[in-house]
Amino acid sequence: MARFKAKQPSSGAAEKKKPRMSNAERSAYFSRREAAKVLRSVLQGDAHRRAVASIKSLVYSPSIKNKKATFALVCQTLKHLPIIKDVLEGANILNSRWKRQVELVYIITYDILFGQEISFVGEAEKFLLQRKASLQSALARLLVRKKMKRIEDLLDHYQTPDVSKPRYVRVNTLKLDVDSALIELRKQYMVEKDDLVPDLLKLPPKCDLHDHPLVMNGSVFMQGKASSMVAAALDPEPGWEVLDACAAPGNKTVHLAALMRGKGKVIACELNKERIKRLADTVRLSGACNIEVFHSDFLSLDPKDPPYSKVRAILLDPSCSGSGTVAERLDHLLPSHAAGLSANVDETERLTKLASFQKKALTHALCFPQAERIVYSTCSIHQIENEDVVKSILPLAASHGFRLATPFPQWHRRGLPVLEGFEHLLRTDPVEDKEGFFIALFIKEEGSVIHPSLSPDSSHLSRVERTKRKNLSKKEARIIMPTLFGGMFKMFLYSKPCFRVNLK
Ligand SMILES: C[S@@+](CC[C@H](N)C(=O)[O-])C[C@H]1O[C@@H](n2cnc3c(N)ncnc32)[C@H](O)[C@@H]1O
Repeated sequence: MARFKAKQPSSGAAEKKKPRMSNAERSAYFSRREAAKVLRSVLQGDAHRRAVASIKSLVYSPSIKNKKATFALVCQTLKHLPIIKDVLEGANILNSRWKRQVELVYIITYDILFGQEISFVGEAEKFLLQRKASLQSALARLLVRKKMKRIEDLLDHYQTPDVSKPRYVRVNTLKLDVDSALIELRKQYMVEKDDLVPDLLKLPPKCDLHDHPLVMNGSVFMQGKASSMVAAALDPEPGWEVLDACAAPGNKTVHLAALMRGKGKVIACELNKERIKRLADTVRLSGACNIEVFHSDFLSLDPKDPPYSKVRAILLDPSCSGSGTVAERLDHLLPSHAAGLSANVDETERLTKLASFQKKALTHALCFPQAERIVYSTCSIHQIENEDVVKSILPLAASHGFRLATPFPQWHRRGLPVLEGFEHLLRTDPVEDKEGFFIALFIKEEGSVIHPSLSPDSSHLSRVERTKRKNLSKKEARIIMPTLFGGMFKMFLYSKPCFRVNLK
């Protein structure tokens, strides 16, 4: 990492003054480092086949200042990564020091070979710029070896799918009505109302709205169509108590609050303490006053506890493989995708683990005594996470008085025909609809009787597991206050009683 010393007082005419960084230099310097940080995260996650946040959500997290430049750099570097790796290997210029910062080296090499060659301030930049000739001749040798004339031909070699899809924004009706949003957005874009989901607006692909004032002030949320169908499928009534079981980053939580017109209560439960902050930010941005953020393991919530015994609707959108949103997540740019590793043995194991958690979570959701509507959703295309999960809990659901209902009956794409009632299930297709989601809606018939042997409890969990979860949740609750909610945020929580963070 380059260091920039504070300006020293001049000690003589002979001393050369260190040039100050211009704004462009400063911006390029920091964008490259921010991009390297994001790149490290996605590449490490990809290498270990671990689910990490998508490139977009990493770039658009509050810690990244120069979002547009960082995003472009990460995407372009990933797109050129196979070439960059070959070039660096061919040039053989990296010592152990630079190998430890290899993501920064990738970014700078991209800029030197393919990007706009501007402002190479910084030690890593200087190191690579001095070896520009070696990099260029390694690239020339690579072209010869691959029998190609142009870089574009090399890039075609590593083809990327078409990811152009309309941009959707959901109007946050707690802050703005749909017609006003339409008028405002039409000043800049072609906008139309979505024909299926109320409050959803459709814009042309690639509209960059991240800096739009309506997005910045929480009047509209950038949310895909399928994702916006989930809370709408649950359709909670104003005044109900609703549980969002796996809530962060909170897009569906705040959608629920808007559908309930801010009346009643949404309990937003989230296990991951890093993601709690993101959830709380989303809630604050939405202006919703009826959301309680709760840091806990959903599986450890006791449905008989008074805070949950009145819950009428549950939205269960658990961790999943995300396989339906790989294009949106830009996962096609990752090395494992290019190498066709998505269906390897590790992946099968991962899907089995995810499905096991999903079944437990759905089983648990069925135990809430007053729940009459439950939505189970994923952004996965895999049967094992979707129809198989639903099929496995159907008998238990029936014993609790639940049956499958049909969300958005006018939607043509339904579940895979592998269980009775598949036509009630809803799927969106990653190619046709540009994202692959799955939604199942359970509703409890009026007057249905709960079998006494299946009274609401956590009996599907072993005792050890229940105790472990309870202890974990208590421990984490102790951590969250000092670490996450300092300063301004704490003041906000205490000064505005409209949404609370609850610690079990
Ligand atoms: C697919 S994301 C939810 C996305 C969210 N519904 C939205 O639309 O913004 C799943 C979330 O569930 C959380 N999670 C996983 N296991 C959990 C558990 N046992 N209890 C509560 N939250 C959990 C994950 O940390 C993750 O934030």
